[in-house]
Amino acid sequence: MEVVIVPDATAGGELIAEAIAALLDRKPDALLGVATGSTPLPIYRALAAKVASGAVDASRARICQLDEYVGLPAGHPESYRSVVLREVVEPLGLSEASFMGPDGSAEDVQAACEAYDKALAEAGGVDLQLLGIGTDGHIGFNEPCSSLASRTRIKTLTEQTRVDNARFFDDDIEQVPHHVITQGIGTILDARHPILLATGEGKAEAVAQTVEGPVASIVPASALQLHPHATVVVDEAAASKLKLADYFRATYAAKPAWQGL
Ligand SMILES: N[C@@H]1[C@@H](O)[C@H](O)[C@@H](COP(=O)(O)O)O[C@@H]1O
Repeated sequence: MEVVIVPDATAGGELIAEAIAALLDRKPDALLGVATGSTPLPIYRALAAKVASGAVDASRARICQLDEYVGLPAGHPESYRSVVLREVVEPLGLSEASFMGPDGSAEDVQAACEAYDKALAEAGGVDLQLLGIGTDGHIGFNEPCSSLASRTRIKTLTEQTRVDNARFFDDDIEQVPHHVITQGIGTILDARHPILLATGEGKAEAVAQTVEGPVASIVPASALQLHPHATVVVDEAAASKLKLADYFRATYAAKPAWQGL
C-alpha cells in the first residue's frame, strides 16, 4: 500500500486527477469507478478543468458507480446516480451512455446486485477505483464487519453513517435510507488500482487503522492492504495519527517521477 501525504484537499484532488489523466492517456476508454461524498469533489473539479482546457481527452472514458441508496424515487437529487451524473459525467462532457450503476429502485434488489457485478466484469473490470472513507472505516457502503470477500449486495447502514449523511438530506436523518447497494469489498479489490482519498481530522483515526492496523472486517478499508497496487492519499489532518508519516513522506519524496501513482 502506498501512502501519499499532501498539504490539503486541493492538492490531493490535483494529484489524483493527474493519475486519471495518465490512465486515460494510455487507455482512452478506461473504466473509472467513482465515489460520492464530499471528499472526491476536488478530484472531479481538477479533472473537469483539465478536460475543459484540452489537457485531457476524456471523451471515451467510461464511468461506474460504487454504491447507491435503495428506495429513493428515480431522479432523486441525492441518489448516487444523480450525484455522479451531476458531479462527474456532465462536467466531463460525457453522456449517460458512458455511465453504469446499480439500480437502487429495482424490485428484485439481489438480482440488480448480481447484474451489476456481471456488467462490471463484462465491461473488462474497473481500471481505477476512487474511494472515500467513512468515519467508521467503511468503503463504498461496506459497513464494519462486512465480509472481506463480499460482492455487490444490499447492506444496512449504521446509525453513524446515517447521521454523517443526513447533511445531504436537509439534516433530517429520517430522510436517509436505511438500505443501500454497494460494490462488495471483493468487488472493489478486483479493480486494477484502488485510490482512497481522505481529508480532514475526522478521518484520521479511520486512516490510521486502515493503513497501520490489522486487516480486519471491523475496519473495512483495511482490506486494501491485500491489494497489490492500492494508493491512499491523505492530507496532513487525515495523516495526523499515522505513526509512519515521516517514512511515507520520505518514500514519496524519493519516488521516481516515471512511476506516477
Ligand atoms: N458511500 C459513501 C462513501 O463512498 C464515502 O466515502 C463516505 C464518506 O463521505 P465524505 O467524503 O463526504 O466524508 O460517504 C458515503 O458513505
